[in-house]
Amino acid sequence: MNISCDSSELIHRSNRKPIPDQPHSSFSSPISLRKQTTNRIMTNIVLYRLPFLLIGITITILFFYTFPLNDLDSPYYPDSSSSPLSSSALPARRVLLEEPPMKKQSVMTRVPGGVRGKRKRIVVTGGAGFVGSHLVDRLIERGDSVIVVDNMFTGRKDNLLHHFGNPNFELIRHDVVEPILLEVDQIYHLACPASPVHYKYNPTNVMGTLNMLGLAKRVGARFLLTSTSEVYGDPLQHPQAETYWGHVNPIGVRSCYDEGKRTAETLAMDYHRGAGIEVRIARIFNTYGPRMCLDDGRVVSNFVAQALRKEPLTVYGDGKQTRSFQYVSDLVILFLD
Ligand SMILES: O=c1ccn([C@@H]2O[C@H](COP(=O)(O)OP(=O)(O)O[C@H]3OC[C@@H](O)[C@H](O)[C@H]3O)[C@@H](O)[C@H]2O)c(=O)[nH]1
Repeated sequence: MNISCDSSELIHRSNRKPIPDQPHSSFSSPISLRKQTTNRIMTNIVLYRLPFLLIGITITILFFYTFPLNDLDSPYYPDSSSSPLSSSALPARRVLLEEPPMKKQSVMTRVPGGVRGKRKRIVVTGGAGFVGSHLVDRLIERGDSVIVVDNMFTGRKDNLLHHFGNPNFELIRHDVVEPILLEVDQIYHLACPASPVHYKYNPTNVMGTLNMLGLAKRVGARFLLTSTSEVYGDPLQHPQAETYWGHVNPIGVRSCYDEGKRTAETLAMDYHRGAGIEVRIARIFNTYGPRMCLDDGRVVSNFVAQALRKEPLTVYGDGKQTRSFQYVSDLVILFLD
């Protein structure tokens, strides 16, 4: 056997001819060796590795489906303003992944105000005050995003405590006599002490209104000015129609307030006519209700406080003066659309 095998090997080498593959031969050429190795690897992959590979791919897909990299609900992006994603990229991703409706809704609420459909970004100056805080309640209830700007002269944090922690609410301590820049859709300008005992110490009407009108012009926001029945002064007409121009003493003790509000109305109308700002003016009469300061000085709070203390009620002057009174919730509802 050994001899015969050696001779065939000799023949092959001398003739330089390829010999056909012999299954039981102990000899293999380099090419067929490579083939065999490749075949063995392929067999291994198919038999053992491929299932593992497929399992790995499935796990990866499931992972990224459950925790998408650009998920805005992730704690890394607590606020849309800190998200590096453009808002236009969001709807496409959400639709592709076909997430449940609740998930889609939570993403929509985080899109910045200018892009959103109905949710408005609103600034309320004087929003920590008596009337302002009730207005803030209605706006938040309506689903708007509210920024309160207040210098806390007569406003109180207590009036807004129930909104702290709400992502749609923000409180900025700021005096509107200094300019402020905010990106908003609407401005409700209430910042001004309204009680005679307070406004003489802080006549902010003209400068505050001018600054907020400037902001309205810059960002194209709708503007509401809360004016007062005092623009009629000591009226010669009862009751006062909106067409009545008033009877005001320009140098009286109340003139910082009544003439200030008259100037504020003039400025608002000038910005409307000159800059095309959408303006609304509300001439507010004597308003009462919860959150009124006990030391407000107005007749209702004075009488209530005196009655609670079982003191006599103080009536100023001859007692023949007349006023129109309204409950605060009846007032703020008129400010809304
Ligand atoms: O203790 C009091 C307080 C007030 N009064 C009188 O009651 C009348 C109402 O006075 P208030 O102090 O309540 O305030 P006024 O109605 O003058 O203006 C108030 O309400 C209307 C808003 O537009 C004004 O911004 C706000 O100052 C006045 O004639 C006042 O002299 C009293 O007789 N006793």
